[in-house]
Amino acid sequence: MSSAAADYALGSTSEVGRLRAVMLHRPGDELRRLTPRNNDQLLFDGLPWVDRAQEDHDAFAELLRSKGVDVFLLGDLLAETIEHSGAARIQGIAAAVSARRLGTHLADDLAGHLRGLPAAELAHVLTAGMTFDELPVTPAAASSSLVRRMHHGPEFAIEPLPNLLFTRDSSFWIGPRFAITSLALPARVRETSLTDLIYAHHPRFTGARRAYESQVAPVEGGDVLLLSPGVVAVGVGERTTPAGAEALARSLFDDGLAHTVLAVPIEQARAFMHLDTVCTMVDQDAVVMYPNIAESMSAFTLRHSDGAVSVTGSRPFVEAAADAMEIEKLRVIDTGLDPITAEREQWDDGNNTLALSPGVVVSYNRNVETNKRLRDSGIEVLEIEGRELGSGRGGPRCMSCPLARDEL
Ligand SMILES: NC(=[NH2+])NCCC[C@H](N)C(=O)O
Repeated sequence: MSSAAADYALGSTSEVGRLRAVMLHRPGDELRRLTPRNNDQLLFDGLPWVDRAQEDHDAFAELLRSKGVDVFLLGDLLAETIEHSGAARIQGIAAAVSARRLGTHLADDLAGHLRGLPAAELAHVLTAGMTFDELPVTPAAASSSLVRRMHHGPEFAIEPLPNLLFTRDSSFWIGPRFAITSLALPARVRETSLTDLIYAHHPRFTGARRAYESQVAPVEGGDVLLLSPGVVAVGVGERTTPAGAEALARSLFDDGLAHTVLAVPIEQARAFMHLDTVCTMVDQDAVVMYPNIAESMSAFTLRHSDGAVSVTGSRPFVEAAADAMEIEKLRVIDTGLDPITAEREQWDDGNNTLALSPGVVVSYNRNVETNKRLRDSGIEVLEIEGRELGSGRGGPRCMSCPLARDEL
């Protein structure tokens, strides 16, 4: 980090360079907000047992630490940011307290209350949200707010953010810069207000510069794969839109952070919400890919030369990628699974690996067959328990935002 103690620089130019620092989010009370009535809208397929999810997540963090990775927790960074910066406090509150939902009277009241909270408590509210029952009791507000009278107690005055767990999506690093994404779905939009605060105001990130400032259209980090220095693949489907992919590409070109961007169409379906649910890199020249689509995956190639952007294709993804990466062949680990096992393990994030270095990946233990084939292909697979983490549909890659990787 920029601090004297760390011997690495912030940033990343690949998916597989040795991982030095990562941001995770330890799941907290925001998961306790999930009910059978709101879980669909909040993008969970079930109700995780939160204590166990925390245990599983602690073990994930511990595994990374044992491999020499510095682990930073989003909740801690957020509390420290608010502690450190009055401006961050104000911005965080402004993004969370909606006059559209609460009316100006109650919104002003609540914002005033939040301004006075200790940093850790405010960070908790910003992540776990707040129900009407939990609103501060001020005599004036209770008697004079129609909004308070008419909302049911368990409804949310501030929505919780259970998908913060998936730190991959709300920001990513490319080269020496960080990008704040632009999340597509209402349940997740506010997440970036928190990552934005952290990078803008936490002393650890002082001096770090932004990529992709415009944020005009949806781009989510789970769709962004750094195939090799200068070459980026962007999934386009349920989350990242064509406009988002094009805006990101042009911005990366303008900033000299990429010379080629591959836009990869993916099916607009829950199971494939991001490119990293079907394809992740496991080595400098190798990917693990959902076999049922490996053949058909294609890409448009956007290139930047002499100040102009050209779009060509589409053509098979693996060919377009190999050309852009200037390698003979992009190896696709042949998991050789029958279509049903493949579909089951894709759903359970078998293809969503997090590389710690070339040829060493973290994966959920339940994806027995995929992990076996990875090992047969010479990949070292470090397994974690995903029982209570998986119902949000995200694996080790989704749950991690690399802050620093060594250059290849
Ligand atoms: N990079 C990823 N694949 N992230 C998974 C995100 C899962 C989350 N529940 C969502 O639907 O948004």
